[in-house]
Amino acid sequence: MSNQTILSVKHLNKSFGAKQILFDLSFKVQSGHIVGLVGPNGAGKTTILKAILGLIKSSGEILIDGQLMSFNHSAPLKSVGALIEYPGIYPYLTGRQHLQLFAHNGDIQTTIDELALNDFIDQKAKKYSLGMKQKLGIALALINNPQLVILDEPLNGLDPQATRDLRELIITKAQAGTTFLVSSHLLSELQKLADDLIVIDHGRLIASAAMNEILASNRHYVVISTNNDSLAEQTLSQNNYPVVSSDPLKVMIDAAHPVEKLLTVLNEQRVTVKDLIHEDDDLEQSILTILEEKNA
Ligand SMILES: Nc1ncnc2c1ncn2[C@@H]1O[C@H](COP(=O)(O)OP(=O)(O)OP(=O)(O)O)[C@@H](O)[C@H]1O
Repeated sequence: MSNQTILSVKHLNKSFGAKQILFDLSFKVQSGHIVGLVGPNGAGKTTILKAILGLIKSSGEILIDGQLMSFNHSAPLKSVGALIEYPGIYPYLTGRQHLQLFAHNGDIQTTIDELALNDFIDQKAKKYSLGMKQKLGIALALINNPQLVILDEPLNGLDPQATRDLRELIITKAQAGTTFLVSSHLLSELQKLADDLIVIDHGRLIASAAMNEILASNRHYVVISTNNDSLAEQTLSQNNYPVVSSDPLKVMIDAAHPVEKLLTVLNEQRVTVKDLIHEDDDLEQSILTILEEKNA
C-alpha cells in the first residue's frame, strides 16, 4: 500500500434548499486502501458519494488523483467506477449486455467469473432478484479496472456467501492496487474489510483514522467474581480503578491500572478472585465513545 492520496475532499458542504446536509467535511483516501464510510441511516453517506462523483452540486474541493472534480467537470471520473444507491438496470437487457454496453475493452468474462455471475448473466435483468441486481451493479463498477471504486452499501441484498465472496474480491483487488471507498451502516462488515474508517453522523465528520488506530482506542475491562465483591469494589475504587458496574463487578483496565496490580491490591485485602473475564469494547462501542467525547 502506498501513501499516495487518490481522493481528497476539502470543506465539503451541501444543502438541499434551506436544509444543510453536509457540514465542512474534509478527508483523504490513500491509494490502494479500502476505506469504509460509515454512519447511521440518513447521516449523509450517499450524499457524500454523489458529491464526489459530481452527481449533485456541492461546495468545497474534490480532487481525484490530483484533478479537480466538479458538477460540470467530470474528466477525473475516467479512472473511477461506482455503484450508487440502486444500480440503474435496463429490464430487457441481459446482464452480459449491460456489461458489454459499458466495457471499454472486450474483456467482460473476468468480471463475470470474479463475481460468480455465470448462472444468471444471460437472463434478462427484469428477472433478477435484489441480490443479482446488486451483483450486476458491482460488476458494472469494476468492469474497466478503475483505480478508484466507490460502492454505496454494496452488501445490500447479498446473502452471506455473496457477502464473503465480495469481501474477498475487494481485498484481492486492493492488494493489486485498486482503491475502494465503501459505504455501509454495518460497522461489523466494514471491520472485516476496511483499512481505514471515515465515520459520519448528521453530516459531520466524527472520525477519520486507520482501523487499527480506532481499535486501539478500545477500552478494556475485566469482570471479576470474588469471595467479597463489596470489599473488592471498595479496594479497587480506592486504588483508582474505574468501576463500571458493581454486580457483576466490572472495572476498566489500562496501562496505569493493569490486571497484575488489581490482583495484588485485592490479595493484600485477602480478597480471593474466583473468576476473571476480559471484555473489550467492540468497534461500535469505540465509535460511540468517540461520539460521546466529541459531544461532551
Ligand atoms: N434530493 C434530496 N433532497 C432533500 N433532502 C435530501 C435529498 N437527498 C438526501 N436528502 C437528505 O439528506 C440526508 C442524508 O441522506 P443520505 O441519503 O446521504 O444518507 P445516508 O447516510 O446515505 O443514509 P442511508 O444509509 O439511509 O442511505 C437525509 O436527511 C436525507 O433526507
